Amino acid sequence: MSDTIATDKAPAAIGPYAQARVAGGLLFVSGQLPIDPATGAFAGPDAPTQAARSLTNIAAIAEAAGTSLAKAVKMTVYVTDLTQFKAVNEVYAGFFQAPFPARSTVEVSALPLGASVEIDAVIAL
Ligand SMILES: C=C(N)C(=O)O
Repeated sequence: MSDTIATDKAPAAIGPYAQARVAGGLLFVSGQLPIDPATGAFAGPDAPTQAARSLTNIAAIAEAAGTSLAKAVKMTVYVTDLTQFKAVNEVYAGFFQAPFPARSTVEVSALPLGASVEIDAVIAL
């Protein structure tokens, strides 16, 4: 199997990067924008809805690699408005069970295509 993961169940890259790569027994998932691959459009305008879509995209990429979000070891959540922290956390919690992956959440000034949320992941195979 190639170490590059590609699935049409998650949005295609919008630049020169892979959806994900495998190395050292880990799956490195590129930052997932909240794009619905079926429509090519953002899932919704609000940060919680966008977070759910980004996580769904990561789950699809994980599945394509033969793993799952349950094996995630590190997540990074980028938001353009940290006042959305609590609302995003509530959505995020629905995708994971203890033991939770490590995580960093940071506010950034802007994200590609005007997104409010982008999430990347490192997942064990
Ligand atoms: C959307 C991205 N992950 C990027 O531009 O790097």
